[in-house]
Amino acid sequence: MSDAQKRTAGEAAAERVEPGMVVGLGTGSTAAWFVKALAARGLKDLRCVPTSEATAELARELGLPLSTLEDTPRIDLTVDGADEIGPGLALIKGGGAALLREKLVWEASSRCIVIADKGKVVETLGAFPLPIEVIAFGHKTTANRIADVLADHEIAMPARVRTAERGLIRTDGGNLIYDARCGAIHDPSRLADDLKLITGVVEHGLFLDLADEAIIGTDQGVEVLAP
Ligand SMILES: O=C[C@H](O)[C@H](O)[C@H](O)COP(=O)(O)O
Repeated sequence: MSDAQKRTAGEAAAERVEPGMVVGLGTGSTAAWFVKALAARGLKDLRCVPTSEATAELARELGLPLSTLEDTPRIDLTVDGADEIGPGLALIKGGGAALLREKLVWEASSRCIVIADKGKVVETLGAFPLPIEVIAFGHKTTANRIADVLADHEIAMPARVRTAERGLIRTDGGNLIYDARCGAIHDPSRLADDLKLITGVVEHGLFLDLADEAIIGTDQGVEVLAP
């Protein structure tokens, strides 16, 4: 993990933004570099839709004009980080528990750019635990059903609820996160579909067919990847 590489990627993505755009602001340490670089450009007539309370707070501090998905349901460009970038720009996201709002904003966007340091690019998704957002009510029952789906995908380890020192982590939407240590996800599309069918699962961190481009920060500059 290289903060310099994250910064390089974030700054390069900020150059893709044009005055007057509606911009989706991602969440996490890489997206924060983008938000800072975007604010530094001082572009006119931007409207920015944040994907988390944390990003909203950062953007507000930096003086970026904020909007919501309700007020601006069509977004021109979203720039966001990822936990893993696999073949075809299939992604795992949600390490920062923002996957639900992120996916809503990504899906409302004409164009999505994922930004990351080089270490996030993988041959096969799944070394990073897959975050699954779950309604708190009856979450242990939901976890059993998640375990059944994972077993069907030859993933033996049940997902574990995410905790912090003060107890269970809550998302901005008040839900819980289960992390599935998949090891390797051989059929991301089927796993995505199967997880979505579970009552109690709100969303999962597989972002498939959503990224239009990846800007990868390296020590030498940026690499641009297409799906
Ligand atoms: O929920 C958080 C997001 O999906 C982040 O974009 C992702 O976890 C990557 O974060 P970072 O840039 O801090 O590695």
